[in-house]
Amino acid sequence: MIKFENVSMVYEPKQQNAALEDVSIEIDRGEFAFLVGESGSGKSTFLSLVLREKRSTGGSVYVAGQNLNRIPSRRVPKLRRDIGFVFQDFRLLRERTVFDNVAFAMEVIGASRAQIRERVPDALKMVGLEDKARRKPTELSGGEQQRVGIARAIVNRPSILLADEPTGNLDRKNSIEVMNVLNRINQNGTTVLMATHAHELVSEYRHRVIELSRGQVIRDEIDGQYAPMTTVVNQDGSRELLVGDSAVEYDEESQVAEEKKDEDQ
Ligand SMILES: Nc1ncnc2c1ncn2[C@@H]1O[C@H](COP(=O)(O)OP(=O)(O)OP(=O)(O)O)[C@@H](O)[C@H]1O
Repeated sequence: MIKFENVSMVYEPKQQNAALEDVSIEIDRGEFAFLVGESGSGKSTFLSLVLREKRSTGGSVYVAGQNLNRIPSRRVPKLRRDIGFVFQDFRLLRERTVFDNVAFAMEVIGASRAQIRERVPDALKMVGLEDKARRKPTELSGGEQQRVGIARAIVNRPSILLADEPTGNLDRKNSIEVMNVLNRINQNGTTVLMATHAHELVSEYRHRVIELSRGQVIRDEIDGQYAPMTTVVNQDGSRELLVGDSAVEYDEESQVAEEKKDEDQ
């Protein structure tokens, strides 16, 4: 469904480190995969290549069998109809009702009123908001707003759902509700790729875990427990890979040291 073949992405010609470097990975139809990695590791870049917001500077990106580096720009809107996208900050229209927010995604592709009347309630039901169709986003909790965002992303029945930090603005209870909705959508056959920093959700929901570090895939585990990793540069310049709790402890210690340095200045 999504295939990266030796994909590299360099935003600017003189950029020192590539945003993605020689990434080869395949995500099958119907899979649920988490995309994890520290800030700046390339997760958003990965998602933007799947959406063909940009063309990779090296290698090939295939989505639903199409080579995205080869398709002409006029075919991009059609490609994107098959991909739903969920944003961290929901991006709902505040003045419109829940129903109208979801309907909007159908209006922009020219769906008929009859289709809208049929499909929007189905999408709201899928996210458990059928009884809140007449509310405005401001009258909903953060988790409910995100579920509206998910309904909008799936109402055109895409085969792929991409989510960039969908729980990033939510507390634990709401995050779990959102995860349960994403799981349900996945169980109905939609391929889900979710970029996230939420280690605890990644560990709990036992899906495939693809980890990026400095633009490279450093881990790809099916049904994997998430164990954070970090690279330590020793005084003699040698590098050491720490995994799991020791990596977290190391990162916390460095964070405290950084904060102390800032305070001292
Ligand atoms: N439009 C851009 N122009 C230049 N460099 C960019 C651009 N977008 C991203 N980068 C660089 O590419 C690298 C990867 O960034 P990316 O946003 O993909 O990481 P990320 O893993 O999504 O980070 P985060 O978790 O903070 O969202 C970073 O070094 C970033 O500075």
